[in-house]
Amino acid sequence: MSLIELSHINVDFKQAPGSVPAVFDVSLKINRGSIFGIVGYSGAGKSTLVRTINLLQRPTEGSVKVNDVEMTNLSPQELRLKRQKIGMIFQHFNLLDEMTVQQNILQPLKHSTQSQTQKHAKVQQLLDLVGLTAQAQNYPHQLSGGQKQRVAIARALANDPDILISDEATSALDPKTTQQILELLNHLNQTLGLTILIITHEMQVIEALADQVAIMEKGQIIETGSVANVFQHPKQKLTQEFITLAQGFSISKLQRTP
Ligand SMILES: Nc1ncnc2c1ncn2[C@@H]1O[C@H](COP(=O)(O)OP(=O)(O)OP(=O)(O)O)[C@@H](O)[C@H]1O
Repeated sequence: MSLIELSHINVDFKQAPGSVPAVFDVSLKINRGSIFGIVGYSGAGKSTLVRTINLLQRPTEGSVKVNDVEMTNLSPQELRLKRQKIGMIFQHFNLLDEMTVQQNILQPLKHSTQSQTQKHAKVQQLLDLVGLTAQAQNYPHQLSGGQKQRVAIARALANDPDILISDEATSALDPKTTQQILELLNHLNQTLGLTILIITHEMQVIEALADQVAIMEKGQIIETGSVANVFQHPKQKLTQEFITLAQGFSISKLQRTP
C-alpha cells in the first residue's frame, strides 16, 4: 500500500524574466516500509521534489498524499503535526554547533508535552539506537562525519516519524562510513518499519539499499522500477551512465526482508 502518493507535481520558481520549471509533471507512489531511491545529477530537481512531500516546497500544481491525507489542504497547525512524522537528514548534517549531541537530539522535542524524564529516556533510547551513548555530552566539532550523521539520524527520529527523507546523507562520507550509515538506515527500516526515501547521485547507494528507484533528469522522472530490474535492464542512456559510474565502489549490498 502507498504511504506517499505524488500526482502530477509541478514546481515552478518565479524568476525574472520568466519562471524556471524545477519539477515537471512527476507522479510517484512509495510503499509503506520500503526504501525508495531517487537518482539524478545536481539540478535535476530531486531536492525540490522531495521537499513537496512535507510541503517545505509547496507544489505549483499537483496532489501530495501522505497516508491518504491531502497535504496541500491542511491548515498550518495540521501541517506542523504531519511534518513531525517526516524526518529529514542532509549532506552537511545541519547540527547546532553550540549544543551537545544530547541537546541536538532533544531539540525536536522542545514543544512536546512529554515530561522531562520521558524526553531524556527517549534521547537515551535514540543514542543507543545509533550507537552514540558515549558521545552524549560531546559537541559536533568533536565528532567524525559518520558520528555527526548518526546524531542527525537520531534527531530526525525523535518524534517517531513514519518517513525518513535522506537528502545526499552519505555524499560527504568515505566509502567505509557510507557503508556503516547505510547499514544503520537498513536496520531502522527493518526494525522500525520506517519508510525511507533516499536522494543521491550515487547509484551504488541505491544498489546497496533501495527496493525501488526513480531516475530524474531536468525535473522529470525518466525511468523507474525495482532496483533489480533497472540494474539488469536499464532503458535510458542516463540510467546506464549512473550504473557504469557505480561500478568499482566497495559498497556491499545489504540483506533486506520485504
Ligand atoms: N529556491 C529556488 N529558487 C529558484 N530556483 C531554484 C530554487 N531551488 C532550486 N531551484 C532550481 O531548481 C532546479 C532543481 O534544483 P534541486 O536543488 O531540486 O536539484 P537537485 O537535483 O536536488 O540538485 P542538488 O543535488 O544539486 O541539490 C535547479 O535548476 C535549481 O537551480
